[in-house]
Amino acid sequence: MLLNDIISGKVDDAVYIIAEIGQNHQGCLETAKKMIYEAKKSGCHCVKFQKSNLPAKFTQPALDREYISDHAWGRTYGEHKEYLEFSKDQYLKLQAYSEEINVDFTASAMDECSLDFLVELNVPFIKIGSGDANNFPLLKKASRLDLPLVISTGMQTMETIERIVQTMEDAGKRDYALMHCVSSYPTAPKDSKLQLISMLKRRFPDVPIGYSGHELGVVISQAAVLLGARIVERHFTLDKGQKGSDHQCSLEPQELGTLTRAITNFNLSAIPLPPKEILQKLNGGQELEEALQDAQCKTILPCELLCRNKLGKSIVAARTINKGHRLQLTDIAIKVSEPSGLTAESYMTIIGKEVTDNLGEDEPIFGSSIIL
Ligand SMILES: CC(=O)N[C@H](C=O)[C@@H](O)[C@H](O)[C@H](O)COP(=O)(O)O
Ligand SMILES: C=C(OP(=O)(O)O)C(=O)O
Repeated sequence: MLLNDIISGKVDDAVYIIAEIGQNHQGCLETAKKMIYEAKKSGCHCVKFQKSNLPAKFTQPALDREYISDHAWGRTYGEHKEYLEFSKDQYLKLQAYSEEINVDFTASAMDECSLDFLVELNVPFIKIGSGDANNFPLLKKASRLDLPLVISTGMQTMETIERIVQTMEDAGKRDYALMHCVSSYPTAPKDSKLQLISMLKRRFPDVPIGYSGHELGVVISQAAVLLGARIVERHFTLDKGQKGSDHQCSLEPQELGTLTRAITNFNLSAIPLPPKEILQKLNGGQELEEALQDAQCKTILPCELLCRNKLGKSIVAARTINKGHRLQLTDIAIKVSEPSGLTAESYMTIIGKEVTDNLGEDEPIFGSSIIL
């Protein structure tokens, strides 16, 4: 698989291109198959889905909340997500079809149950999406697998990225890549912060850096490759006008084809190029200039707060916990919670702390729930 060769350093003049089908299949197997076919025809190497085990990813109140949106497929967020989730049997069918037409098939593991599911499915690599980049129990579990990992970094700080790398190093994990990502749909050019690709390459010279983009069009993703991104992931759709949160920032088959051809035609042995040369090569323009503005500091951007508030993970009680109990690892879970609790990355700092009140299963843990 090309991804293995890129991650191991065997190949340094190719880019691995992932079509993120995600939930743009509208919950329909036949549409998903058609998308796999079109993605392959457009020249990408991999089709990717999103796998969630709903009670493992979300607390019950988060599943029960009303989802009022033009993009909702159900009355509650849980019903909406259920509608978009494929069964094991459907996954097996999509995997078999991908194999038949010779395109890699995988999904992001959005909780630990889904990680087990994908391992059992024998996917060639696991994607950890931005929503789980601070979910260290999941990352630790994934780091022990004999499978490459592709880890996105949207909605995260540099400190969290340092900890991801440390977690991989602690496990002796070498076959993984980090993706620069901004979790806003669509991402404005000025928020794309493409130069963070160069910063990540300098900071982690042994880790392949990729780009998972949510901007409109293809030119910013081309620039990401010219800065040295070795994996590119873009959402894919058959029609951007459809109902669903991700269609607008997705590429239709023709655009994905344009992107894959442009990447294939780059002289990849001559990259990275400096921003000035990239501007020249891609015929400049305000969007590209904004995307290539100097950026050194990886922070959570204001444009990412909407997504972080909706899909960021919190620390919650994994079971009923009595007041006065000192928290153990098995007492807590990392889930999307309604309301949000302490953010997932702080989970190690609360182990051993005393709980100030009784907590029910799935209740978020706040700063005020523990004696610090
Ligand atoms: C952070 C993250 O997981 N982002 C994913 C990948 O980019 C998205 O595809 C979300 O699943 C999608 O935007 C959610 O939309 P809704 O809330 O309408 O199901
Ligand atoms: C959320 C995901 O990806 P990203 O953070 O790269 O957009 C995903 O792959 O499910």
